[in-house]
This record gives sequence, C-alpha cells and structure tokens, in this order.
Amino acid sequence: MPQPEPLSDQDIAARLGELPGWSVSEGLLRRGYHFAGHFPAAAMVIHIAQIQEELGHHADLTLGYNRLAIAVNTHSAGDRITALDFGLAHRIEAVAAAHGAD
Ligand SMILES: C[C@H](O)[C@H](O)[C@H]1CNC2=NC(N)=NC(=O)C2=N1
Repeated sequence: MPQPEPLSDQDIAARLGELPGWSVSEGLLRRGYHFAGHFPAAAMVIHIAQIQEELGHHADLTLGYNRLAIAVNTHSAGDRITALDFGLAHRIEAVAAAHGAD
C-alpha cells in the first residue's frame, strides 16, 4: 500500500467543494449529522464502521442523543489530510440520506 501524501490547502479546498456539509478545522476533515432519534444515529455508526473496515481507514465518531460527529485525518501521513480521508467522506455521504441524516 503506497503511503498517502498529505494534500495541499488548495487541493483540500477543491475537494471540499464536492462535499457540501464537510469542513476542515484543527487538521481534521469534519461533518456533523442530525437524526430523528438516537437509534437511527447509532445505526449509522454501525454502517460507517462497516465501511471503515472495508477501506481500512477510520474516523473518530462521536455519538450524541440524535447527532453524530465525524472527524478524520490520516495517521500514517503524520495526522495530515489525504485522499484516503476524502474517500471515506464520500462513502459516508453516499449512505447518509438513506439513514435519514441531515
Ligand atoms: C493496519 C491499518 O489498516 C492501518 O493502521 C490503518 C487503520 N486505520 C487508519 N485510519 C486513519 N484515519 N489513518 C490511518 O493511518 C489508518 N491506518
């Protein structure tokens, strides 16, 4: 597996344009989702865990009552943001609506 390269600020900005709702702060690619209740939020955590195991790439997931916060960067790239982080973000975004997340 080739080492992922940290992305430039310009590349990050361009990639964020393809991911409405996602942002970068404190060196992490972030997204917050709101759900109708606790169980739908918890169910999405399980689905994201499945995706992350498939990709071999894992975000920090913070589950609240009806909210889920996602924060990710690439540890093997010195905790910098890489294409692997955006790849995970796109996979998560692709299933969010089906989970009733907004
Ligand atoms: C062996 C395993 O695939 C690696 O340690 C993976 C696990 N998940 C990971 N997740 C993140 N965010 N960054 C990594 O560098 C990383 N490395």
